[in-house]
Amino acid sequence: MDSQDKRGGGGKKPTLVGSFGHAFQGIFYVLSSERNMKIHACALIIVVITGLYVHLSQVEWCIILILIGAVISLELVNTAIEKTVDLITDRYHPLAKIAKDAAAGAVLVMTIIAIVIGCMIFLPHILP
Ligand SMILES: Nc1ncnc2c1ncn2[C@@H]1O[C@H](COP(=O)(O)OP(=O)(O)OP(=O)(O)O)[C@@H](O)[C@H]1O
Repeated sequence: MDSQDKRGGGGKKPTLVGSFGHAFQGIFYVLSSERNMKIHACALIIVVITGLYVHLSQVEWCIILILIGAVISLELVNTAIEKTVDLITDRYHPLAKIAKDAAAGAVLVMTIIAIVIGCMIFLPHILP
């Protein structure tokens, strides 16, 4: 497959705006197709609204935003790995299982850490 086939757009290198467009297409695809990403998006909205309500400090917002970025980014990479594995094989393969399980594990680790740190930040604001 040459570059023309890959890009499906006459083989030209995408413009900067075009590259952003592809990135947004990836985000919208994962958001619309992956249940876990929808859960992360709902959690993000709840966290941001609660953060505004309890008036988080600037440092607390920075930590929360880093955690949100890390979880969302890992979920995007997890989907990329899942799709790449599915592209390579539609049969059971132990290496495919390891690749998918490890990618899912990365999301889980970061999500647990985000929940723990989120509790450490929010609970002192919420508890009397
Ligand atoms: N080709 C394969 N070979 C071996 N095991 C596989 C294969 N495809 C999937 N699996 C196993 O099934 C699990 C679920 O895979 P699937 O592709 O359905 O991901 P998913 O359910 O969309 O995952 P997630 O819930 O993280 O988005 C994988 O974590 C892996 O253990």
